[in-house]
Amino acid sequence: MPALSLPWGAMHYRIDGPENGPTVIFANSLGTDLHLWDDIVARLPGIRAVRFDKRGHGLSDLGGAVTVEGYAEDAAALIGAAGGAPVVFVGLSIGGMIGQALASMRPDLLRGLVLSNTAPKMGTAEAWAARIDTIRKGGIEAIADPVMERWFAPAFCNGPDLAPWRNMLIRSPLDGYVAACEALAGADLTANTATLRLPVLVIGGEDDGASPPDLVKAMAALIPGARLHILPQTGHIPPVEASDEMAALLQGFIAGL
Ligand SMILES: O=C(O)CCC(=O)CC(=O)O
Repeated sequence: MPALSLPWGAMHYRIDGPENGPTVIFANSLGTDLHLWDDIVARLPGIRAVRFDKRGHGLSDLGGAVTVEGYAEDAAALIGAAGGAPVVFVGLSIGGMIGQALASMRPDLLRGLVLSNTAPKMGTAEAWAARIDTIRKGGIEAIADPVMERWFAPAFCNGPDLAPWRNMLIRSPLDGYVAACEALAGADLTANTATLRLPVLVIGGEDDGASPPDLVKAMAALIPGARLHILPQTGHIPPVEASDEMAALLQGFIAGL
């Protein structure tokens, strides 16, 4: 369990796959840790997969307040430490916002970008403040059921495989979750994302209640040449719910770079 020592504390990461494979960095969504990508990494044995727990999530320290750009600086430091630049960056939701910020701040580090179930701006400051208020009073459990309905299409949400992911959410460190909500409330990457000029694959989910298809399509339209794929009967978290389909999309994108 390696950790990168950064000014705010320790950032947990792991590397899987062959040393000579293409380096692919994976960035998680809100309230998840690097196990989000287990089924994807298992399906792509040829890549060198670098995963990390962003500040305040999983086994990483929090440190204090953070912005999406701050998370992106952490990802840049990890790319420096892990080597392999320029890398392919795959980010889901807030992880995709980290990817958008990183691609505009440090285009030299990336050769391809996958933006999954994300947008340049997600939610409103008022909605994030209300969510923070709810969980400060009742814990993350208080929001878990509606979050699951945004994360997963009905068949998965009502099935036997939901429990581990619900547990991952409700066991997230509360202060880390709140810090990420505050980062989301303050982030609008629209102008930066419109300047991106690299190969981009955009993935959405037909049943995504957190970043609905129209939001994802609008982001794709900002980026010249971006490829767009909306997965049917899939919610906000395709690496869990549609891992075969998402792995195939990633495989094709990486092979074409
Ligand atoms: O998943 C994210 O990173 C942020 C978007 C969101 O609000 C997801 C959720 O429904 O909790």
